[in-house]
Amino acid sequence: MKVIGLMSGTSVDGIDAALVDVTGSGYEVAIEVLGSLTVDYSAELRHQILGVCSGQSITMAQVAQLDDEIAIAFAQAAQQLGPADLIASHGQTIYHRPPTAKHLGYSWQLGRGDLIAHLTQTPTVNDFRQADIAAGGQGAPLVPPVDASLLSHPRQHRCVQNIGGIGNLTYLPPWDRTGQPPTDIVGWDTGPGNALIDWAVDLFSQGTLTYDHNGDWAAQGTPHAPLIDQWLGQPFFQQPPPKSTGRELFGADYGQRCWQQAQTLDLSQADFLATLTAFTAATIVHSYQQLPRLPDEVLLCGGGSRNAHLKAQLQTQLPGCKVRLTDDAGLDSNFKEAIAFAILGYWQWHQHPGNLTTVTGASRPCILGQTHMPHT
Ligand SMILES: Nc1ncnc2c1ncn2[C@@H]1O[C@H](COP(=O)(O)OP(=O)(O)OP(=O)(O)O)[C@@H](O)[C@H]1O
Ligand SMILES: CC(=O)N[C@H]1[C@@H]2OC[C@@H](O2)[C@@H](O)[C@@H]1O[C@H](C)C(=O)O
Repeated sequence: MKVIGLMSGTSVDGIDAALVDVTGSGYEVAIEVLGSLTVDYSAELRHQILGVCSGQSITMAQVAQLDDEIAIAFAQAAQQLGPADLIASHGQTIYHRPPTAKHLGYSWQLGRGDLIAHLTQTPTVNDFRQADIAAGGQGAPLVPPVDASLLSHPRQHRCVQNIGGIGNLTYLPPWDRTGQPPTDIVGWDTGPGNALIDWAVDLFSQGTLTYDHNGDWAAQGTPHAPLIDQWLGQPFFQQPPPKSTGRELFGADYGQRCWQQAQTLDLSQADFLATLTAFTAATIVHSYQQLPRLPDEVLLCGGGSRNAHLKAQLQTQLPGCKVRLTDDAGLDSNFKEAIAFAILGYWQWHQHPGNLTTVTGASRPCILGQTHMPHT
C-alpha cells in the first residue's frame, strides 16, 4: 500500500512528506521510501503558528482560518509527491498539555483531515494522539513502536534520538523484529531539541536566521557549566517517565529567562549559544542515565542531527556509545518522523494498535487516528 506520511513538528519550519510503500502486517512491516520532500511554511504562516504556540490570543474565526491554511498546505505537500492509497497526516501541534494526577492530557493538531481528503481525493488519517490521551496516556511520543519495527537490532541495545524542536528518545532492547516487540521498550520526551537554540539565533540575528547552521555559532563560545547544572534542576528533568512536553514549557518565555540569567553573568551571545547547545546535549544524556542500561548505539534523527557541534557534544558525553545517524541503519534521518506517520496511518487502516503503553502510559493499546474518506 502506498502511504504518504505528513509531519510538521515543534520547530514549525515546514512540512516533511514521505511517500512510502508499506507491506507486511502488525509490527512486521517492511517499507520502501519512494519519494520525500519538505515544503517550508511561508514566513507569515510560520509567524502565526509560533504566535499561537506561545499563547497569543486569537479569535475562533482566526483558528478556523489557520486550521484551513494548514490543511491546504499539507494537501499541497501530498499532491507534490503524487498519488497514494492513503495519507497519514500528523498535522501541526499548536497546544500540548501532558496529563497530571488530576486531569487527562490534551493535545491539539491543526490541519483538518476531511479537507485534506477532499483536496487530494485520498483517504486521510489524522488526530493520531487523541485515543491514547483518552486512555490516560501522554499522547506522545508515538514514534517508538515504529522505531522498534524499523530500527531494532537483533543483538545490540539501541536508542533512537529524535532532535526536533523537542527531543525524544526510544530505547530498543535487542529484537529480531518478529512477533511482538519486547515489553521493555521505553521512550519519552527528553526536553528541548532545537527549540531554545532556534529561539536565541532568531533573537541575536534580528530574525534573519532561524537556526545555528551546523552549530557553528555555538562552537565559537564557551559553555557555562554552573548555569547548565542549574537548568537541569528544573522539575521536568526530575520527573519520572512517562513524560512529554512541548513549546508550552520550552518556548520563548523559557528562552528569555535563560538569556536574562546569562546576561547577569556577562555571557556573550556565542557563550549563550554554546551553553544552550551543551544544555540540550546534557538533557538528552540525563535521560539516558534513567534507562535500564546505556545503549551500545545512539541513532540520531530530526534536524538537530545535522548540528555537528551538538552531535559532537553527545558523543563526548556518551563515550561508551556509538553516536550515529539513523541513515547508518538504513532510514533517512531527515524524514524518519514523516515515514513513521505513514506506518502509523497504515496501522490505523489495518486496525492495528499504534501506541506502546510502556511509552505513553495509556491504560491500553489503542487504534490511533481517525480516517476521513473523500467524497466524490
Ligand atoms: N544543518 C543544520 N544545523 C543545525 N541545525 C539544523 C540544521 N538543519 C536543521 N536544523 C535544525 O532542525 C530543525 C528542524 O528539525 P525537524 O524538521 O526535525 O523539526 P520538527 O519537524 O519540528 O521536529 P519534531 O516534531 O520532532 O519536534 C531546524 O529548526 C533547525 O533547528
Ligand atoms: C505533541 C507533539 O506534537 N509532540 C511531538 C514533539 O516533537 C518531538 C516530541 O515533541 C514528540 O513527543 C512528538 O513528536 C513525535 C513525532 C512523536 O510523537 O513521536
